[in-house]
Amino acid sequence: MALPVVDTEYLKEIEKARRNLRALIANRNCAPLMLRLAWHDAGTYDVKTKTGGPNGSIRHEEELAHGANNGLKKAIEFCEEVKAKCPKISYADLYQLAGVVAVEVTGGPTIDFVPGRRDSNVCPREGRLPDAKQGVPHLRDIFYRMGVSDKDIVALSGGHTLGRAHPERSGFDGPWTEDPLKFDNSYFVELLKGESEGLLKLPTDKCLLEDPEFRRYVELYAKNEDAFFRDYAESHKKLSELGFAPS
Ligand SMILES: C=CC1=C(C)/C(=C/c2[nH]c(Cc3[nH]c(Cc4[nH]c(OC(C)(C)C)c(C)c4C=C)c(C)c3CCC(=O)O)c(CCC(=O)O)c2C)NC1=O
Ligand SMILES: [Fe+3]
Repeated sequence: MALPVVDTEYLKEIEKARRNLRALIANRNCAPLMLRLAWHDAGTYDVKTKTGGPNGSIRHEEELAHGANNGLKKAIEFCEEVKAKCPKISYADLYQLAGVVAVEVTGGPTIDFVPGRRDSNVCPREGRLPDAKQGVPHLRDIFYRMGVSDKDIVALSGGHTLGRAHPERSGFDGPWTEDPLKFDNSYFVELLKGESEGLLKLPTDKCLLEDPEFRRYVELYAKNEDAFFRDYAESHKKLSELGFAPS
C-alpha cells in the first residue's frame, strides 16, 4: 500500500480525526479498549525482519482472530466510524492516533504524534504479543524482538492504569487500579502494595517486581508520577513508530 503523502491536506485530516476520536472516546467510554487496539497493532513488530508493527494489519479477520486480540473487533468498528468521516487517513495512523487520544483524554501525558504510516495487508503469525501467563524471560524475548528496552517494558506496562481484563476475552478478570478511566501512576503504587481485594495482577505484571532491573523502574514510577509520564510518553511514541521512519 502506498505511503500517505503528508501534505497540508493530510495534516488537516489528522486533526479532524483527532477531534472525532476525542468525541467517540468520550461518548463510548472506550479509552482503555482503544489504547489496547493501538498496542496490539504496533506490538507485532519484529526489529530483525522489519515485519509487523503499526501498519493497520490488525483490521483483517486473520489477525483479529488471534487469541490475544479477543474483544478488539469492537474497537475496529468504532474506528470505522471515524474512517468514514476521514477517508484519507491510513488505518495505521488512525489506530495509533486513537491510542494517543485515549491517553490524553484520561489525564495522561501528551504524546507527540507523527503521521504517515503505511497500511499493510500482510498479517503476522500469531504469537508475537506477550503471553500474560509467563514471566521475565518471556517478556524480554517479546519486547526485545520489538526493539525496545527494559525501561520501555516497565513504562508501557503502566498502561494498565486504564481498563480491565474480561473473563470472556482473556480469562482474567478485573481492573488493575481503583479508577480504570484515570491515567496515572496508580498501577505501580498498587504493584508495590501487593494483593488488594478486587484488583488484578497478571503474572507479567507481578514479574516486574522479581527482576532488579524492572523493579527499580516500578519503584521510581510509584514515587514519581512526573517521571512515569515522561518515560511513558517516550515509550508510547517509540512503540507507535516501530518500523516507521517519520519523514
Ligand atoms: C507487558 C505485557 C502485557 C501483557 C501480557 C498484557 C496483557 C493484557 N492486557 C490486557 C488489557 C489491556 N492492556 C492494555 C494496555 C497494554 N497492553 C500491553 O500489552 C501488549 C499489547 C504488548 C500485550 C501494553 C504494552 C499496554 C500498554 C499500554 C489496556 C489499556 C488494557 C485494558 C483494555 C480494556 O479495558 O478492555 C489484558 C486483558 C484483556 C481482556 O480480558 O480484556 C491482557 C491479558 N498487557 C501488557 O502490558
Ligand atoms: Fe495489556
